[in-house]
Amino acid sequence: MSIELKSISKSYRGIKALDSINLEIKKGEFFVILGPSGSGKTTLLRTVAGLERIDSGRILIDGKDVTEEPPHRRDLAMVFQNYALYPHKTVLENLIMPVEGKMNREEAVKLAGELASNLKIGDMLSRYPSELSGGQQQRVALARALMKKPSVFLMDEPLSNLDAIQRVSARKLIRDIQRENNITTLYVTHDQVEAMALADRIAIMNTGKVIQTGTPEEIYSNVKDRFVATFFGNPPMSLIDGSLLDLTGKIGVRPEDVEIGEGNVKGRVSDVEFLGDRYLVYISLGEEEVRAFYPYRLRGECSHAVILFDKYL
Ligand SMILES: Nc1ncnc2c1ncn2[C@@H]1O[C@H](COP(=O)(O)OP(=O)(O)OP(=O)(O)O)[C@@H](O)[C@H]1O
Repeated sequence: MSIELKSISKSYRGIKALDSINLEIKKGEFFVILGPSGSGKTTLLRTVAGLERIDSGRILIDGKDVTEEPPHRRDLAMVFQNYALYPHKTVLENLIMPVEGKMNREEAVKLAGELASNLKIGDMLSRYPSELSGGQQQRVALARALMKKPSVFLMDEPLSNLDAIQRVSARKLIRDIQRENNITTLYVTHDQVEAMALADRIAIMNTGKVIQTGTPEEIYSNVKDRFVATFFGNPPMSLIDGSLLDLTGKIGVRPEDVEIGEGNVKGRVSDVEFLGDRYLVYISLGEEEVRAFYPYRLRGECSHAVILFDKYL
């Protein structure tokens, strides 16, 4: 199913949480809403779900105006940050509930077992939610949404309580099920790595507005403004005001665009972070700071680096 948001706005006590949002999500697309805390992502998702009324605008699902329809009349499955599991039901019962009456019990139990084992909660099927950690509960909530194979998935930070390794495997599971079943997905996160890994297209939000929309590659190679530059990419761009920026006419520089070596700009290494396969070097240029990748640890005697903005000068 496709989703169209036409000029939707919503305020809470005069504060605009959503400010004239226009988006078109195609059938089968994995669409990620990326933005910092408070930018309006959750509000946007809740309005699509029908949990929040909008002040103005229209919401169309598959061309049908659902603006006034209640949540249960929009064929959607939701996974939210606070995974509302039924406390008096076991994990297994929580998982099969959404498909009761739609699938026979034997089939449902089999599917629940498969999803649970994929999400490493296979040996917890007889436990109650209160006997699980936050991350385990989140995986139960995720498995429950995946059981339904709905036409539309709405997901709000569904991996926020998982550790780094679980996150990567859960990410793959979501993507695989979404692709296999061609499920239109609207996925909210503030994590750019997650956004880039999952998205067909991304909309970047700030203060209730969509700032830029595109594929991860399109946004990365052509950031629209300073906000996107400092928010997108891992690590994001360094902003340089003054002569260097004037010289290049660019919004900012990426760590991979900066070379440490012979050149005409003197900087001082102010900090170094180990990333595993390389180092991220922070270089002060007077008042300003840029970041660069470097294969070796810069030590005391190298604390003055000469940097070359290879792609810009
Ligand atoms: N029920 C509410 N009552 C009043 N203001 C609200 C309510 N819900 C959200 N807001 C405000 O609307 C704005 C957008 O909030 P929203 O939760 O959509 O942001 P978000 O991008 O999802 O943030 P986070 O990543 O922190 O969850 C914020 O300024 C928030 O304070």
